Amino acid sequence: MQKTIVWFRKDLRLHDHQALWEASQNGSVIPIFIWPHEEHHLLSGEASLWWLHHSLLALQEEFKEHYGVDLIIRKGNSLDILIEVMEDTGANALYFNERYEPFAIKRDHYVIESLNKIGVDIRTFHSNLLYNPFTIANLSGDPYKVFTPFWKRCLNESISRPLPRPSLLNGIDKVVSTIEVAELGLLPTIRWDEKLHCYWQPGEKGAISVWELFIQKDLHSYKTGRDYPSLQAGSRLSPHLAWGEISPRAMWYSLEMEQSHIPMNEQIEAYKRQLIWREFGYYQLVHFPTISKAPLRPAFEHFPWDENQDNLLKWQKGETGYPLVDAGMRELWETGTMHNRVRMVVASFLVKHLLIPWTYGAKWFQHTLVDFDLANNSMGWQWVTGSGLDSAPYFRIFNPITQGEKFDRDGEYIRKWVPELTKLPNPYIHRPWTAPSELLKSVGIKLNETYPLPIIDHDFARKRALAAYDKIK
Ligand SMILES: Cc1cc2nc3c(=O)[nH]c(=O)nc-3n(C[C@H](O)[C@H](O)[C@H](O)COP(=O)(O)OP(=O)(O)OC[C@H]3O[C@@H](n4cnc5c(N)ncnc54)[C@H](O)[C@@H]3O)c2cc1C
Repeated sequence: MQKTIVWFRKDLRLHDHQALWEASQNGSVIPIFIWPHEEHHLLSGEASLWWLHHSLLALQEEFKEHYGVDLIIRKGNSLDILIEVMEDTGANALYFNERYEPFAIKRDHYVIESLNKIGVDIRTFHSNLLYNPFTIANLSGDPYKVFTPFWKRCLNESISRPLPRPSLLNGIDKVVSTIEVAELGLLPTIRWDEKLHCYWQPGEKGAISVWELFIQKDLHSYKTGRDYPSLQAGSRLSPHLAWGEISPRAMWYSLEMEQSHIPMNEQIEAYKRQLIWREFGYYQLVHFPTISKAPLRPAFEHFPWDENQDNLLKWQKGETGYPLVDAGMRELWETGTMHNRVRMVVASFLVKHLLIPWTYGAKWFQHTLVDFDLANNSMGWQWVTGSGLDSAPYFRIFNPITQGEKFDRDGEYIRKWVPELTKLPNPYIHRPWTAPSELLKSVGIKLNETYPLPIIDHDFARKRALAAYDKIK
């Protein structure tokens, strides 16, 4: 009988897990998660590792509850550990779902090559994406560089039905050496993370309940509401997707079910489009693997950046004097996430108002986001900067004041995250420095004491950014 090691990585779920499903049909299964020495400094920041810790505990529990099988946890070099577990258990097969980060692809090739040499049966699957990014190309056989044709092409590809959670899983009789999740050392040493429990429930159960609630409650107003940060109209599934606690194929399938009642529903179409943006992020990471490190438009290599550390710190702490930017940065620090529109505004502010390199912003997001994802984060930052393939033109500079006036008209989001401005009436909530001094006094605000003055003037910053761009055009 075949004994298969199923290697869990960024696919911490039991439903629609193709590697697990196939292994379960072929004999007994040895599920393992390895915290890999060769990559962990590259993988995630503290918030995302907090997520991983709890997600692993949840997956262990799921294995116990449904199958009475242990999820083996180990840390070290992936290949060495896989070989060790094979020797210990007599396993003769290895199944896993593909990852797409350049370092993971390289490592996986090495693992496959090495294990093939000793006769291990290896099978890999594309279970974390809707489409296999290696097989999608334009008519000339080249990778797509623009989103809309990519999206149209994707819609012509079929997506197979998601697989159920295996009803039965045969473990093995032998006890395999494992460690506690806590021994992986994923939690921060200074325990700032306790507050994250108020906002999130990592694990597959949490993912499924967020998804089901979203479909019942918010999907049908998604397009209308998604740009307004105080409405919380997004699904908030991104950290669950980042760790693979829910499969995009299962999500797509339930969207299709919803659409079978209401065809061409534009709210559902809008949500599908965002899932395809996620695919496009991975697609770019596969075909343009330098996206996480260097501008995809080479002209940006000569951009006159200003690496002002004081301004970087003020941006990180949410002390720029622009309420919408500060609200976003403080939401991020408190909750590990930030609304998508506000991500665009704060990123644009860093890169275009302050001229600080986008890689610094991407690094801060990597450190603080629970949904950090190398593909989406790199694409998001290059999009805002204008240095990506299909990105916002550089001359489109988000105005943090009018963005606030348009998308947080009543200042509800700002008041939630910048409490020192709570009593400031509209429209001054978006530009406190223009409020009459009597008014400021009456609501207890002393500019530059209780709330900062803008660290840079918007009109000046806009002109300076355009002049900098002119130099590389
Ligand atoms: C500068 C910048 C950095 C970003 N960094 C990340 C990141 O590290 N990880 C991450 O998952 N997303 C990132 N995004 C994309 C987006 O902001 C988040 O996916 C979204 O805010 C998550 O909220 P949600 O789950 O409620 O999304 P929904 O609106 O409910 O969308 C559903 C899903 O679609 C995907 N999605 C939505 N918008 C985008 C997008 N613009 N690009 C790619 N995929 C998208 C996500 O997986 C999301 O969970 C970034 C965007 C910007 C502008």
